[in-house]
Amino acid sequence: MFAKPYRKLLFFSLLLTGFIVIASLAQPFIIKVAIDSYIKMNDYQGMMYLGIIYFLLILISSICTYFQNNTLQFTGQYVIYDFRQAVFKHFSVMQMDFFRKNPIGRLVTRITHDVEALNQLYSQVIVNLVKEVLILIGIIALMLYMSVKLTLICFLVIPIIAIVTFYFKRVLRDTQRKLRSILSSLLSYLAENLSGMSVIQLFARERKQLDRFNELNEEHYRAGMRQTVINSIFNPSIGLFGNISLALLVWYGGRSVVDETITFGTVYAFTHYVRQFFEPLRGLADRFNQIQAALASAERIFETLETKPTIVNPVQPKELPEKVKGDIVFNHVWFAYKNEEWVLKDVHFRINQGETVGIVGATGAGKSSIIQLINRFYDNQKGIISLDGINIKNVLLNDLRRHIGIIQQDAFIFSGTVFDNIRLNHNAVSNEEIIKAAKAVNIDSFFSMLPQGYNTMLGEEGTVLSAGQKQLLSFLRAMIADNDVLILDEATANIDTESEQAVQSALREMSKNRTTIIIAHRLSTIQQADKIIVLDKGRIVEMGNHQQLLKNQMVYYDLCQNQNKGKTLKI
Ligand SMILES: Nc1ncnc2c1ncn2[C@@H]1O[C@H](COP(=O)(O)OP(=O)(O)OP(=O)(O)O)[C@@H](O)[C@H]1O
Repeated sequence: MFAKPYRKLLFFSLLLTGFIVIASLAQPFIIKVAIDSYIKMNDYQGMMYLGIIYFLLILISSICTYFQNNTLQFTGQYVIYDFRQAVFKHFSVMQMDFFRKNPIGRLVTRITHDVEALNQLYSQVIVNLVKEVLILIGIIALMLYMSVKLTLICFLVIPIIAIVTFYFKRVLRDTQRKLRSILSSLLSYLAENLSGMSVIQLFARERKQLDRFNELNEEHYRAGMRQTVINSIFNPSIGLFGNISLALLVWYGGRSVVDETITFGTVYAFTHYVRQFFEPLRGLADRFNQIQAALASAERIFETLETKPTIVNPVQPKELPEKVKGDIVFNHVWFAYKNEEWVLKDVHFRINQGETVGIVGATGAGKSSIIQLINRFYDNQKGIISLDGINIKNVLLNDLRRHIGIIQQDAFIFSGTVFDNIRLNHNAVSNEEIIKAAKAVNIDSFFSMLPQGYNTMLGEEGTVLSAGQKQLLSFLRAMIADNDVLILDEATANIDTESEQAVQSALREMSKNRTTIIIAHRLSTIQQADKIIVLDKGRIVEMGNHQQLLKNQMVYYDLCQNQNKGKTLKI
């Protein structure tokens, strides 16, 4: 499917290749004719015509080469652009599970290295391959036409070259394969270590990590050196055989000229063709590796593109209204990330329009998994989840997600200003509206005190926000998006009391008349909630408001007691 748009360009390049090959093959032959037919006869006019033909050939060949180079470069750029676009677009519709299974380093390699290798295939390998084969065939045909004997003499060394080439290239191929595999490990290791650098430093593992890196780096170095050494032996040996061939030619050809069995022009043309012959031969041996590498990359890219997303839009989607009420029902939902290792077991609850619901439970109980399901980051295996009475699997993903706002524990910050980060893709929202929203929930001061206020650059090279500031920013994102359902994944990290209070009051403000789900780590956050769902090992073990649950003196009561050690619980 991808080759189609490039077919015309490729065909044009091949056409030009034909002209270039003919021109380069014809040049020595024209000189031969000049020597044998015109110089000998002192035919000035004939020589002039030949000179003009020679000049035109060089001119046409140069023009063709110019257009061919450009066409190939364009093709290459199209290939890179299209494939990068396609791969990135594909990544953006993949489910979260895909990113968990594929290390980031590997995915980055797809978009960079593999796409580059494909570019090589289209912009270099195919055309050069055709060119080299045509030149070889052309040379052999011309040589045979001029003198069969001389051709056979020149080609005495060909079988040896074939064996040497075959042997070297096999060794080289193995080395290159090893080199690629080490490079891939090196990249994955690098990506993992760079993102986990804080943990490495915290646990003083720098030495250990460095040792492993050195090991991989050294392996890569050794494989790279091996490749260089092999190449440095291979290339001169082919050159050597080329020269042997030339020596044979001078010896036998010279004698034949003296004997007048072969013309001087023929020997002259042969010396050119022999030299010309070994160039494409060397190139051809490389093509094999390039094709292999490109095919391996193409295979990886297509494999990636063919990996179908598992979370997909329904064939006949139902439309959610512009504004949903926010009734959420989990109807006997079972969910496992893997096989039948159930993380949620027969979870059954209803959240009514405008309610604030807290979800609590020990770590690993399945709280976050519930959120992943509401958003359809994952699909449940059994049971039905519905929003306003519509099964969420029957709704377009975008339609569903635009109604649900999530305030995450650790909001992801993109490179850009505070304004950009709050606005995200709601381009119609003005700066003034953002400031107004921040003022409405009393968190404006947190942003206006940054070095350039809301215009402060964040991200890789910008200011780093604190955990509290990030959460407040996440709040504003949700406010601007104005989703009908709000989910708060409460921060486990301790944010300072001032930010905490700001978060709490902002939350109270935002949850008014809006279905709100809070994953609570600090139980104090949800004391006022209409309903609290208590999860234990994936099952709902209790449900009710704070007072009712305390009275039950069961799991929730224990959780509260654990969190309030030393304090007396008010029932
Ligand atoms: N992406 C995932 N792939 C496989 N298993 C996962 C994944 N995410 C979570 N789990 C597993 O699912 C179970 C529930 O995890 P979940 O994150 O829902 O718990 P939680 O109650 O939110 O925990 P915490 O309070 O620590 O955030 C855990 O046993 C966890 O190991």
